[in-house]
Amino acid sequence: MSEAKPILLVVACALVDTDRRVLIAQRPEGKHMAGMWEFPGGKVETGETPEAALIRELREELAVETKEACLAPLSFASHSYEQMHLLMPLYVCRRWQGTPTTNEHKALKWVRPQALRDYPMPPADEPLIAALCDLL
Ligand SMILES: Nc1nc2c([nH]c(=O)n2[C@H]2C[C@H](O)[C@@H](COP(=O)(O)OP(=O)(O)OP(=O)(O)O)O2)c(=O)[nH]1
Repeated sequence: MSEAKPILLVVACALVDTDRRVLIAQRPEGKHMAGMWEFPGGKVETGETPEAALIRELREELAVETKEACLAPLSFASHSYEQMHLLMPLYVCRRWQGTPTTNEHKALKWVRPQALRDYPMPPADEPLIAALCDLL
């Protein structure tokens, strides 16, 4: 039996605009998987609900404000990386305030769901693309 890995709970969000495009964000240099395109989000802190964590992360990373009623669960990723097992619920958000800015990422891009495969994304994210293509 392989050694148990810690489970890391990360929440992520597909912001969807009125043209049904999804916002992806490029991970900065110096981080694990630098240069890859991800859904905005981050780790759920102790005592936080996933929704509160996501609202906080969207504010910190993108300077975007949203609320719990605007977050719809879509799917989740469950993927083993070398150091940990990632469990990552993906929410869809169509209503927010503010224009996304690159507070923590290298770049941001609005992409049609079918075009997400043209961008290198973390391996955990691959199954989530199909869910977005089905939805949008
Ligand atoms: N936000 C986000 N994280 C993802 C995605 N796919 C994926 O494998 N991850 C991984 C990368 C990280 O290991 C973890 C997210 O943690 P994080 O964003 O809070 O942390 P980080 O690695 O950027 O670095 P740090 O904050 O610990 O310095 O989840 C995704 O689509 N969005």
